[in-house]
Amino acid sequence: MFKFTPGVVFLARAVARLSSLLAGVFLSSLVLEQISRYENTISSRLFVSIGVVVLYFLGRRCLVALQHRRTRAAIGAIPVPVWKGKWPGNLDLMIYMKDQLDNNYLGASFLHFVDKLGPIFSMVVFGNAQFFTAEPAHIKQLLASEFDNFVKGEKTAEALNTVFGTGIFNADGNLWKFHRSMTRPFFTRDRISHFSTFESYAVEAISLLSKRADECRAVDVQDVFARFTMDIATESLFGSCVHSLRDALPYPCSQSVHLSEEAPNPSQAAEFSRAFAESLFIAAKRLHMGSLWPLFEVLRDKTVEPMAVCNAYLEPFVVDALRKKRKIQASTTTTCPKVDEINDTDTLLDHLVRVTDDRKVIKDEIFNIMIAGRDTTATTLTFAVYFLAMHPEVTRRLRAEVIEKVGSTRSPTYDDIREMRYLRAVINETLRLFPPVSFNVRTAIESTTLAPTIPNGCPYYVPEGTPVIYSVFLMHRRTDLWGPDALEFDPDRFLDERLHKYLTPKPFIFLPFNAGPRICLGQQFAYNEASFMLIKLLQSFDSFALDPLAQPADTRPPEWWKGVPGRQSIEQLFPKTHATIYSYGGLWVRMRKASKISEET
Ligand code: HEM
Repeated sequence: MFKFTPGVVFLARAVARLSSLLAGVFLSSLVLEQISRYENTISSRLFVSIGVVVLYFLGRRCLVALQHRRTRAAIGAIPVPVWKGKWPGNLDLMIYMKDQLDNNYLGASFLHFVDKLGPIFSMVVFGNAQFFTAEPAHIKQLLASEFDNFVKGEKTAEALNTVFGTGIFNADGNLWKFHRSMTRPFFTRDRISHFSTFESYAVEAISLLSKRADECRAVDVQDVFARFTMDIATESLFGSCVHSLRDALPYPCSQSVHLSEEAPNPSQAAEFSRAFAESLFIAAKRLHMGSLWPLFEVLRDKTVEPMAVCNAYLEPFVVDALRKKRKIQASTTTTCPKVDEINDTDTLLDHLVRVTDDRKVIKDEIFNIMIAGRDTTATTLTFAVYFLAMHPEVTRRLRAEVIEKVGSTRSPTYDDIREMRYLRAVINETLRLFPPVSFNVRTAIESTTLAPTIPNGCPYYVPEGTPVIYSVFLMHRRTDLWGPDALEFDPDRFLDERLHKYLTPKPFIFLPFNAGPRICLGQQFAYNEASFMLIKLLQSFDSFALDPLAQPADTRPPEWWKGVPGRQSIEQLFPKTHATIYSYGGLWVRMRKASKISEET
């Protein structure tokens, strides 16, 4: 079906609004002319009409600003500090942000402005304001105490629509409540403790890693973990695994001979993974560009091609599930399960086809949960291994805990994982420094205020409709919240006196899974999945070394980062973000296999 591109729709709407105003003014001038019998030429009429329209827009903007100023003064609030650009409409800020996203350390530009303007500031591009905050009190308001007033919003929904569709991530209000209640039953303790699924894919992943270790070559663990979480997600969501772990792994870029010899044509699963990542990347870019994003997609909707690949992959699962449902309905001997009846063996897809026949709704929901479940946990595992490679002393201590509690071959149980305090601390510290969902956004339905950032200060005024971007990534790195060593990787901060000093009194300073009514549904599932994989990994390998030369040169951290203060100077990977954070160019690691005999004797 033919569809106009987002840019064409955006321009058409703007032209339609402008022309209807122009036409209105033009017609009024004609009427006036008739009444007053004063004759005008067409061009002077047009000139006057344009003038009136411009005055109308300026006047309306001034009136709205005046209204907000009055309300702000009446409630004793102050305006949010503005990050000013130099070009008309602050276009330079938009170009600067794009360049920063491509070339600088994640969040570096924001940190610069946090230093200058404080933990909340505003950026106005062509009259559209966006607020930015890394303040726990504000994030608490957005996610919990003022949940009903801060929604994802229409603008966000429009930007994400071609990727997230009508799924849980892109819904607000009653639609979101419907999605949440429909999905929640799949995250009960019994379901998330289905360790046999983790087991089979962990074994497959470890065998791939072992093979590469035997060859004494580096492996991209980011790729392996993305396959691991993808296989688990598809198994638990559709009951049918995509087996992405069965595709050949890429070799380091410096060994292109192996690439051409051994990597076969990408399978449909590999194509899906690529398209999946690309569509998320485009969706995230749209959000970063603010409301003018359609102007960058005038000639084509950039999500069409990758989403066609994703849809082609997912559709057969949905069609198949609907066919099975009809078969059951047609059968006279089988009783149809009720809509609200969920069996222990049901997949999410089984349940969804019972609720609706709408293929798009089902596909969107499945796709949303895949987005939720795949990259977030894969990223956590990737960055955990990065830190293990950077901190051999942490690897040794964690491995000792694994061997002591679980041994060198057995698979962990739910209770083992619950008792492994250092493992949980390593995962939490990874989630603190690299929270998978680093930046997020909420929009105020009604004008409100955000809490003062200094004692006895004034609250900040938030006009209705303003998107507020919040960053847990930057909040998790604030030295005033986490102590002077906030930028260091030190899992003990989740175990020693620092826990009681910083986190216990202010739990909102650590929000990798968000908080409030929209808190991550898969939190416990993710902890179980990541813990399981890390335990299996440490049973099999005892040392990890980064091999940045294995990845393309332009994906490595640039040399100039070394002179910059903060983590940027020591980082051995290039963190970037689409919907979730990732290591640009992968995370190439050489692993040493552990000797089992020595440990068991
Ligand atoms: C370390 C891994 C994970 C992290 C850090 C994480 C983080 C988050 C965050 C920050 C949100 C809120 C997004 C928003 O409101 O804009 C979220 C929502 C959600 N997550 Fe997770 N997540 C993880 C793993 C998972 C897994 C494995 C699943 C499922 C298999 C899952 C399912 C969901 C769902 C369904 C939501 C939507 C909740 C709603 O809107 O009501 N997550 N997650």
